[in-house]
Amino acid sequence: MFSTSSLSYDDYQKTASWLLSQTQHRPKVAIICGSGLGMLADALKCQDSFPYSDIPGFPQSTVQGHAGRLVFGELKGKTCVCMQGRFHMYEGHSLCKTTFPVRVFKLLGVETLIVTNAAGSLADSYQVGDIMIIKDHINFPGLAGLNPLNGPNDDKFGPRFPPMSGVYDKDLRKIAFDLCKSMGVSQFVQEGVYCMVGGPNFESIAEARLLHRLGVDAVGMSTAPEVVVATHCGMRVFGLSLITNKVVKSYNDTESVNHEAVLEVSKLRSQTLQMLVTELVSRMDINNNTT
Ligand SMILES: O=P(O)(O)O[C@@H]1C[C@H](O)[C@@H](CO)O1
Ligand code: HPA
Repeated sequence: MFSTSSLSYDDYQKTASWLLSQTQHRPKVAIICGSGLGMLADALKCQDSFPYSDIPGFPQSTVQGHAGRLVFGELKGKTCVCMQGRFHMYEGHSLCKTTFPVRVFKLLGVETLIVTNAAGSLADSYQVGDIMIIKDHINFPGLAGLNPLNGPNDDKFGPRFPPMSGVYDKDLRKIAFDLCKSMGVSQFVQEGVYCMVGGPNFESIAEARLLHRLGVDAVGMSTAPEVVVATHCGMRVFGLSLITNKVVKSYNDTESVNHEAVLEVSKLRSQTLQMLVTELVSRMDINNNTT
């Protein structure tokens, strides 16, 4: 079944206008927190926060480890908005609902999107707890026709046929690498290709082997639709995957992954991720207009 957009410009505009009427913050950066990574929002100063259930038109989070709050505030003087909890296709949301916040952010004035996620590694050299700076993605549902941009194109957001080459901003990736060096954590920082699968089940061994052969470094169940929509509407994108498990690729391996283990590993690296995102935002060249 193909996903087509059933939302109009007005739907996004209504939510954006409501948010602008509730907070003085005017963010230029939006951060989407992956599973167990909601603590990134804790670093925001002068917070205004809104449960998703209070925001007109917003979908609801249903996944453990996704609090379901939108938090506005400042990171080292730069105004940001942070999603503590994202929406996944496997929760039953249409892709346009999954990516609804991204277009709302665009209407709030956001120029840069930072996406984070929990992911399993396929690259043999990766270890649990590694942080992967996303260099590119494979959008498996998108390749199969499940794309948030399906349906009539709204030119107010972007073009009918947006390119997807080079969407993970090279300059921000370089800054992040340099920061990791200066923070003394570069030994567990990687750069690689993230692949989105539909979930909610984790991969079979044959699927894991297929992804490995395709050159996938890390696999997860989110991120690509948000990045597609952000790129379509002209945002700059930066992404991080936290490697929470190694994907089982051998029939001799008796280990298996579960969501609780994913959340547990997220806690291990929470401080490093928080510091990295904070420093990255502080070094971003953005015009911070708080009025
Ligand atoms: O929101 P993200 O992509 O971080 O969540 C990952 C993928 C699944 O939703 C879940 C599996 O544990 O974590
Ligand atoms: O191994 C995984 N596969 C898919 N999604 C995931 N999210 C965390 N770990 C994984």
